[in-house]
Amino acid sequence: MAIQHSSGLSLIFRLELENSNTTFGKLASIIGEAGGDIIAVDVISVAKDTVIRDITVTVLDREHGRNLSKALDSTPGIRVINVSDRTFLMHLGGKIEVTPKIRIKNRDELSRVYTPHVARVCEAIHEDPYKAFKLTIKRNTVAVVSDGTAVLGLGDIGPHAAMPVMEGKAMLFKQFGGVDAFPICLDTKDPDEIVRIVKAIAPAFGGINLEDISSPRCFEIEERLKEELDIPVFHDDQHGTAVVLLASLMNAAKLVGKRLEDLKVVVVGIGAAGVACTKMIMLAGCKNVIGVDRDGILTRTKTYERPIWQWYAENTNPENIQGTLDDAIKGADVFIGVSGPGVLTVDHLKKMAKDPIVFAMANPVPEIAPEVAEPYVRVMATGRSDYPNQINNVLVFPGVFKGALECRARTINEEMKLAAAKAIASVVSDDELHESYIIPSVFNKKVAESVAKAVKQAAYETGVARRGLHKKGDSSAEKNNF
Ligand SMILES: NC(=O)c1ccc[n+]([C@@H]2O[C@H](COP(=O)([O-])OP(=O)(O)OC[C@H]3O[C@@H](n4cnc5c(N)ncnc54)[C@H](O)[C@@H]3O)[C@@H](O)[C@H]2O)c1
Ligand SMILES: O=C(O)C[C@H](O)C(=O)O
Ligand SMILES: [Mg+2]
Repeated sequence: MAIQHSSGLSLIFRLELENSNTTFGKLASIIGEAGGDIIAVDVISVAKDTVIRDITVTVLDREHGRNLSKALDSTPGIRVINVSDRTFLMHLGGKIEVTPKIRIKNRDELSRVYTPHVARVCEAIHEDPYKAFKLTIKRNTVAVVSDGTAVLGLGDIGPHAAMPVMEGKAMLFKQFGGVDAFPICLDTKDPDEIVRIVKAIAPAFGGINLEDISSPRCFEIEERLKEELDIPVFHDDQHGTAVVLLASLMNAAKLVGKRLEDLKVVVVGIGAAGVACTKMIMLAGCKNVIGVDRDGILTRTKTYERPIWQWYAENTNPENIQGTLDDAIKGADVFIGVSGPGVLTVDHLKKMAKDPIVFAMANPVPEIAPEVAEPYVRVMATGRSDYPNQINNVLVFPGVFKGALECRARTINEEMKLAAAKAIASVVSDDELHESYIIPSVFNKKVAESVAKAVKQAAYETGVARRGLHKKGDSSAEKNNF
């Protein structure tokens, strides 16, 4: 399996070049000698003696970029005007905006979308709150709610710093699921306050996607909101991750010819994602799952303060193995990492069973670099967009919410999640299944569509869908628009 890494740090150097002193060849060789890779060249302006060019260069990291900038600036005939990071440029001013669906052209239209006629629509919803699903953005809008306490694997970086991820999630909801999503980052870590705020904003939304809220608070917050709200509440890091992980495991196990029931699976990082992934793969048939966190293997010979770890210890690790990852990994068929960078070493890989499956899903830096793991594993996957086999919840949340909103589901239950996992797995046909293709790309249009369809069907089958179920004479009948 050859692992291709598709992107490094991409910098744009705006340079003033003296015509008499600097040829493009000279410039290219300075950049090449410094280890940079030119990927684009633009002319910005031309004067009598100078030309201003933007040179886009891939570098290894920021330090490498700084050194290259120094090398260019110290060359006679070249002046570095500025250096920008393409990723930062894509974030200037934020990544999303609100766009009205109708352009108001005259006073008559103004009086309909706004006062006075809007009042009739308000009254209709007041009479029958279910009409909010038809006459407001509630129909197709999700709140992406975070408190910034477990942002990717960066930890508690706070609500302002969480915004770029939440804006990114909103973009993905729209592009892949056609769902409008709005980022809401809360300046509180208090579960009671988070529950109260989310309940208070819920009238505007058809669903709540909780994101990057650290464990164990995330479990209580989600449970309470699910109980108290009649719209789907879905903690993405738990359930989105668990669904895509199960889809990947089903396909990887098929590829290596092993059954889920027979796998020895080691999960590292027993937080939001680790707990949910464990529950999901056990629901699908896995029997031998061992959890490892910072203090080692979770075992039923110990007692834990966190109720979820106590549950975990009592329901996993059937052979009651003790110790650290070094002990757990012996003979394991599968490693699932949802912890942090550098947790897994080549020594660990060498102790695994034949045809090891390694899912190093910590973001942005996985538990082991695919390039390092490659010679020792049969199937390798990460959560990142720039390696093959991206196991990331982006394959799940757009389609799951699309399906749930389309049928106005009250909740997202286990059956809907299982259906979503099977739908994702089935996008990869038996002929296509390969070490570098166990999971489809998010750009594969079939993904969100198949997930939405499967989720909708499961919602109707389990009685949680509301759309189209209203009886004759019911004031909230679907056909009434007023
Ligand atoms: N690929 C995906 O789709 C995806 C989805 C969700 C989370 N993640 C990644 O998984 C990681 C965890 O996310 P979460 O939301 O579950 O966070 P979390 O804070 O709820 O849980 C993280 C857990 O990992 C443990 N941990 C951290 N470093 C460890 C180490 N070196 N050894 C053992 N345990 C360690 C922590 O103690 C904690 O229990 C993050 O890196 C996140 O980016 C990836
Ligand atoms: O945001 C991602 O890329 C996946 C996941 O939600 C994470 O927290 O890492
Ligand atoms: Mg997340």
